[in-house]
Amino acid sequence: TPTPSPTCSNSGPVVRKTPLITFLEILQQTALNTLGPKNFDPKLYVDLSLKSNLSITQSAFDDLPRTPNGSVSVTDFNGFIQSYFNGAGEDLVYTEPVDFVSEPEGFLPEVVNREVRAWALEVHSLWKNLSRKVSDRVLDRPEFHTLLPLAKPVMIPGSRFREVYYWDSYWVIRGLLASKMYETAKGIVTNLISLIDEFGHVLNGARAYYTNRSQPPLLSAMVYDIYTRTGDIDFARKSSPALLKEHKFWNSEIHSVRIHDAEGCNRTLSRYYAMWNKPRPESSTIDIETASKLMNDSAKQHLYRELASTAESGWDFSTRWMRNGSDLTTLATTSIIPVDLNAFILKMELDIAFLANVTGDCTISVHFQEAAQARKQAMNSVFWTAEMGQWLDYWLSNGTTCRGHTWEASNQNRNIFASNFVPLWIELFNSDCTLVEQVMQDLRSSGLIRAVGIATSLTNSGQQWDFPNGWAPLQHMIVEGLARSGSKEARSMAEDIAVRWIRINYVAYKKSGAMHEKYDVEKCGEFGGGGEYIPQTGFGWWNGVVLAFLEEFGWPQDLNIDCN
Ligand SMILES: OC[C@H]1O[C@H](O[C@H]2O[C@H](CO)[C@@H](O)[C@H](O)[C@H]2O)[C@H](O)[C@@H](O)[C@@H]1O
Repeated sequence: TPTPSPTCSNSGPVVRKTPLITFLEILQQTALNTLGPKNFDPKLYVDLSLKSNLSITQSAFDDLPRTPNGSVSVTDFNGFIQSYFNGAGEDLVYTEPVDFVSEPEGFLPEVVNREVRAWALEVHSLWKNLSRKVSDRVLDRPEFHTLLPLAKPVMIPGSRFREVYYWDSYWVIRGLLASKMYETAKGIVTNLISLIDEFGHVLNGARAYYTNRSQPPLLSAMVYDIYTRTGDIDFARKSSPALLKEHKFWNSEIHSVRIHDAEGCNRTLSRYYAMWNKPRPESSTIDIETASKLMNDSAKQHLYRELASTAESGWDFSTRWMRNGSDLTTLATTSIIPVDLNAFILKMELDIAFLANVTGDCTISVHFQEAAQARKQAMNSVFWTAEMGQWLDYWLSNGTTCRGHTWEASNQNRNIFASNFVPLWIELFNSDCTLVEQVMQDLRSSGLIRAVGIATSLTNSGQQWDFPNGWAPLQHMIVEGLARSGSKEARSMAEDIAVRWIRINYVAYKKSGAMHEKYDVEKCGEFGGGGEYIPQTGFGWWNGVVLAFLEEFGWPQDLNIDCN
């Protein structure tokens, strides 16, 4: 792995932290000291909402009896939580989606096997479990909550993820479209647009502690897919200003990086960069512990920005972002130009051009077609390596600023990650038969295709975005890219991966009664592990990807759904 310069991330914007978050982080630390690390989830404490004013709550907290070393008894602590807080998740209430019917007309017509069809209907019915609306209590007293008010119902991922998440929503929407729940899908987009209106970008998730960063930008893909399914031109027109604003955010000073390439041309690409240099509030105790190995405040601030920027990537955490794969303090995300982020922004540019065309705005359409061409060329010249048949992340290692790097082949990260194949998802790439042929061969020999799905990487680091975990979004983008390429061989490879993936989900569901957040791609029916929280169930994007795969490939009567 090349060594990046740590220089471009110490300075940079930091958003304001609310007094409620500051207090809840103190509560989180006290909870850890009082209750101990077993089964401790720091996020629980920043998701609590107040029963009365912060000042009253704070003074009751200050009045709790303390031992000489400052700790509070378990009984006093639990009593305080009960008296002064509503439970985490209580500020979102169950709501039946308006467009849910138990068997929608035209639902997965190609799924003919009775067992698989019955299960697909069960997965479809899980939308009812994950559907929530923000309680009126949040609208009345927003300052009592870290949950942000949203006008329309949301689909949550599930378990500890009690709020809506940005990139998860894309695959949730793909599932909702298969479930014919168009109103719910549009409502999710309306909510995300309201976040752009208020904060200038879609937040990582709809919580006050997520305002410092975004997540992989897929809003345009949501609008595009809903529009192509429904033909709702009014929806496309209303969404357009927000997409333009989001495009600016991802090309702003903090996110954009200029590279002088091998042909002597200047290329502009984007990176992840959180507006934060403190512990992530939802994982504050963990980040403080991680940073305790560092000696000075400046090094700690640098690490905190890297931790938050990695959360912005959606891949939190992975050796992909680390100089030393066994040491999280070596995270260097802001010094990396990621392949998948630029594929998403390229898609954003193509989607904006398409939508502007259908709504009759030719100037915008032409402008974004040109922007897409420029980004495609930049991706070819900075990321692509013909020798490996992959796009490789680029590490910024020269110079002391974030502007004006000169490209060097040795700065491409030659380690294998599923993200190296994400550009296949974009039509500008998957419509090129020769390219698809080459990438497909390399994917086959990459080591990523395992018994039951595509591994995230080849390194078993204990981080959740590494081997042997497989994640729904990565399976979906690669499979869909292959399937839509027009090559028969690529489609058959895509179908093979999708079938194995559906099986892993089915078998795990039958065994445990739940859909899981991540799976072990080595063992059919086993969920994944690693990372900073225990495995979660629910799970929004898994349900979405299963339904999207069944919609794309169907399931014939005589195809076995079990592992063997
Ligand atoms: O609390 C730790 C981190 O949790 C989230 O990340 C993980 O779950 C998300 C929801 O399913 C998913 O979008 C993300 O890719 C996962 O890594 C959260 O997004 C992080 O910001 C947070 O620090």
